[in-house]
Amino acid sequence: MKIYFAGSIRGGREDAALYLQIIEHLKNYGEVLTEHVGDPALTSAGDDGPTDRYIHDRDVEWLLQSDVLVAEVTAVSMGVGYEIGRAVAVGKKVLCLFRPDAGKNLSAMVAGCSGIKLVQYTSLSEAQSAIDQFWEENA
Ligand SMILES: O=c1[nH]c(=O)n([C@H]2C[C@H](O)[C@@H](COP(=O)(O)O)O2)cc1CO
Repeated sequence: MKIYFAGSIRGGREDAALYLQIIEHLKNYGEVLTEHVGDPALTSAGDDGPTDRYIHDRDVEWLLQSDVLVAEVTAVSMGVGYEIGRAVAVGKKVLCLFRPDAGKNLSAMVAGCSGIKLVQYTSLSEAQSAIDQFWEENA
């Protein structure tokens, strides 16, 4: 099982520690191709590759290889939205996790998409349970 985890980089790294914890949980289910998204050393300068073209092409290749995309969508990120759209377009299973108490508005383009399983949560344990349930439903 290959998993693509999407989380904000240039959109802001305020949730980076949470991404790392979600990635650790996802590893119970398979190989997370995008572990770097949880790297605390990765800043919003987004220096995760020599060029933007390299980052884009590498990530799209990983996305197309993956069986499922899990995105933490609380921090607003253009890249995460783009990845979700590409995953939905090719029929991947998509789980989006959103914290309504963080004071952010979730786009209707994610909240209103029938191809996305959206779960609102408030704690890490709730996010972990949502992941467990998603895998149970999609096993
Ligand atoms: O350096 C990077 N490395 C990388 O893998 N990405 C991908 C993975 C993330 O899920 C997503 C983050 O997009 P953004 O940087 O627009 O917040 O894009 C994005 C960047 C920088 O845009």
